[in-house]
Amino acid sequence: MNVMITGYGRMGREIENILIQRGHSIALRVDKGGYGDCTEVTADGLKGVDVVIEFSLPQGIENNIRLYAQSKTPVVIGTTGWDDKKDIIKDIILNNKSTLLYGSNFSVGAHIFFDLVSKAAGLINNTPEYDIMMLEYHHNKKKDSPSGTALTTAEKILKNNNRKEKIWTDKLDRAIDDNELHVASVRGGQIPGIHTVTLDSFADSIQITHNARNRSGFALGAVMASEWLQDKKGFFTVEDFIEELLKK
Ligand SMILES: NC(=O)C1=CN([C@@H]2O[C@H](COP(=O)(O)OP(=O)(O)OC[C@H]3O[C@@H](n4cnc5c(N)ncnc54)[C@H](OP(=O)(O)O)[C@@H]3O)[C@@H](O)[C@H]2O)C=CC1
Ligand SMILES: O=C(O)C1=N[C@H](C(=O)O)C[C@H](O)C1
Repeated sequence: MNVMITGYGRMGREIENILIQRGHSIALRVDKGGYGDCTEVTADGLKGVDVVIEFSLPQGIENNIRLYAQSKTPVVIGTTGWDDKKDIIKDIILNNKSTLLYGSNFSVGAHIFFDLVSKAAGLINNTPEYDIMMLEYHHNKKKDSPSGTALTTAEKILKNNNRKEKIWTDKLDRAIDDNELHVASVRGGQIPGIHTVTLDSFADSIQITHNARNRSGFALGAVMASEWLQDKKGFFTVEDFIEELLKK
């Protein structure tokens, strides 16, 4: 595949390594910060591109996706922090009969973590003595919080647990309500990403953690998802790809 990389930062570079290891070619590196071959996505730059992999920042995402969709170039999006634009972006893709796959976390391990957390959140439905909460740590350059992965995990807890109805992420000046799921974020150092869900009772505590040792798992998952997308049309999430991969 001839691949455009949009966002040539920490993830863009890791993706380039994996693309080369898997025999793909790099069509163009687009980076607003000036680290790539050019600073903007253009219709001209998309000529001859089989797929775009974008790990950028949320501000310019709608404009970029419009250009991919108009040229019917499939795109894999790993950028987080644009949940408020999901409906508009889905419409852009479907109206242009184009292709997009989005995921808040492309590492296979994170999806095993999501499954374990979903199961655990349901197992405590009839045992109210167990409460459930979440904490995530990321490096000091991360611009969004909570992380996209934390929001995906929280959605899965709300779906499977019959007591938690909403997420609480801000500072508290009162006790947490029983129906609120506390999701806390810590930023500092070089941490690629740690997500821990804790189930806690008077008697004991259970912790489920996904600890990314580096960014290679995210990058490999994104490249594999872009290979999977080659013969597809429409709006997909990483779960569609992982379900097939893990034969769920
Ligand atoms: N889904 C997943 O598995 C993962 C997702 N992520 C997400 O990926 C994103 C990028 O992370 P990371 O690589 O660490 O961030 P970096 O800041 O290292 O890299 C992002 C790069 O994209 C550039 N950029 C911003 N907007 C645009 C644009 N519109 N067009 C082209 N380039 C642009 C930035 O330039 P400038 O600095 O000038 O804005 C920057 O150089 C984040 O949203 C992060 O949360 C990260 C890891 C895994
Ligand atoms: O910004 C990061 O670094 C990461 N972002 C993603 C997220 O917001 O969940 C995935 C991973 O945790 C690393």
